Amino acid sequence: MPLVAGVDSSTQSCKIVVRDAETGALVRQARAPHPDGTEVDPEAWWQALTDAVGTMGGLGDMAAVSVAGQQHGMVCLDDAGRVVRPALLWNDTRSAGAAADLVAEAGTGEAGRRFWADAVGSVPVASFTVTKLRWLARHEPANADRVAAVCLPHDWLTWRLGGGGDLAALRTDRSDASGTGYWSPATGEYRPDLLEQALGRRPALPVVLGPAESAGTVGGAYGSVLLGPGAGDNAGAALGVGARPGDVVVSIGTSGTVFSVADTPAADPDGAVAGFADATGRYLPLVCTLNAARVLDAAAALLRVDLADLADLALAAPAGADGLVLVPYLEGERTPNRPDATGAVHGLTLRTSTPAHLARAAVEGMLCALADGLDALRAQGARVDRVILVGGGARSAAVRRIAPQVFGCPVLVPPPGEYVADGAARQAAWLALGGTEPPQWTVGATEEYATEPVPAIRARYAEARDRIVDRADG
Ligand SMILES: Nc1ncnc2c1ncn2[C@@H]1O[C@H](COP(=O)(O)OP(=O)(O)O)[C@@H](O)[C@H]1O
Ligand SMILES: O=C(CO)[C@@H](O)[C@H](O)COP(=O)(O)O
Repeated sequence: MPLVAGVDSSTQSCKIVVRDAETGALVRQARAPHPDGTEVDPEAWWQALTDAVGTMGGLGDMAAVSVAGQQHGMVCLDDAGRVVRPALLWNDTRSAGAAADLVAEAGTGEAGRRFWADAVGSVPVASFTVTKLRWLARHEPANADRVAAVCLPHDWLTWRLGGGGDLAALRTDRSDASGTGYWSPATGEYRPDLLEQALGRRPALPVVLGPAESAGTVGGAYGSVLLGPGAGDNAGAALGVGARPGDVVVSIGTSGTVFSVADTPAADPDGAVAGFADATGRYLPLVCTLNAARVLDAAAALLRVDLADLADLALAAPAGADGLVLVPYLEGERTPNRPDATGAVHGLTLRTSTPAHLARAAVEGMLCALADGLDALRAQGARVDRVILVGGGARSAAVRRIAPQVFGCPVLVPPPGEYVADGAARQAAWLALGGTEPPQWTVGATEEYATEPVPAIRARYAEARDRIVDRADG
């Protein structure tokens, strides 16, 4: 039985799973934490990956390993392959002004947004790599001058696993390339002109691999282990849950994402839907919010309870929390594009001033933002046959039970698991076994949550959503 490993280098931690390539059976797994913050030295990801690999006994018996990771992060390398400055992550909003400038340079209003949606499938906001490069050029010109190559977190980890060194060995895949803002999912080509527009130069970029192409082999002692192309974490999750056209996946991790597998590329000039590629040769239209599981973490901290108690509290309050609404923009927001926004609580009365009401409002507010994403996806023509809920936040009983009330449809919850790492492992198995499709693995017993929809929750949220103030230091 050949074994394969899949890695999820996500915002908060590095997770690794080892599975039987043929059956998908889980053999072992490990994780290691990442540092906090929206600016991180990539060396910390490498340390976490090597710690997790060490915990699970090394890579020596693997046929292949593939790395999925948080999307968009800007990793700049100098001509000796050294990191130029700490990576700016997908949730770092300092490049919001650069994003607005890049869009405006392409045309006024709708014309600028349309240009980008047509060129690269997405209208850039602060999350996209291209905007971070513009920020670098404007704010740290000396660093910008040293940039010989730009890559993404999963590209860099794959390259390091392969031994690093030569910048020409950098590899990425379609799904992660599609989050840069200078690669087009529709044409499958880089847009070096847009890269140059942002940075003022054209540094080297990773070669974009197809779904089951190899990025080489692991360096050093593990020289016979094949390296998979890797993926952006959302494309990894789609592969991990086995999403097919008509499935919408809602992932509640550090980010909240709503995405589906599609046969044609998306190009939404409103900018709500990012027109990404997936990890199988298809497309992955996706809506992303900056505020998801950490809204629950923050509510639990405010109420001085743990996450299980937060869920109990939320389920003890009535649906709609008697009109208490929490607008969850604690980190600013990406969809809608409000990088300087703050969160807000509306509808406080003596009756709603209870821990249970606040807990309920936190869960509902976070889910309402994702429901808006579901609407945006539908507006782009996405088929919604099934909604599949994954990510750390799906471990909350309150999230699972309240989601159908807010989304207006039943929700399927696969067993708790690391679906991004599983997707990467499935990609590694595809590489190791060959074939035109990834191997068929089963996900395990999925639970269906089908509570009656409560439209009043979203109606009340819609009243509150725009009544917020920006950051005092924004
Ligand atoms: N039982 C739970 N209830 C609510 N949130 C949870 C629960 N278990 C984990 N989480 C949250 O999930 C988040 C991590 O999810 P994960 O999908 O691993 O994120 P990421 O991939 O962004 O690192 C954390 O913010 C954590 O608090
Ligand atoms: O920016 C996006 C998607 O466009 C995020 O989904 C990141 O890819 C981070 O993912 P998590 O660490 O929250 O899983």
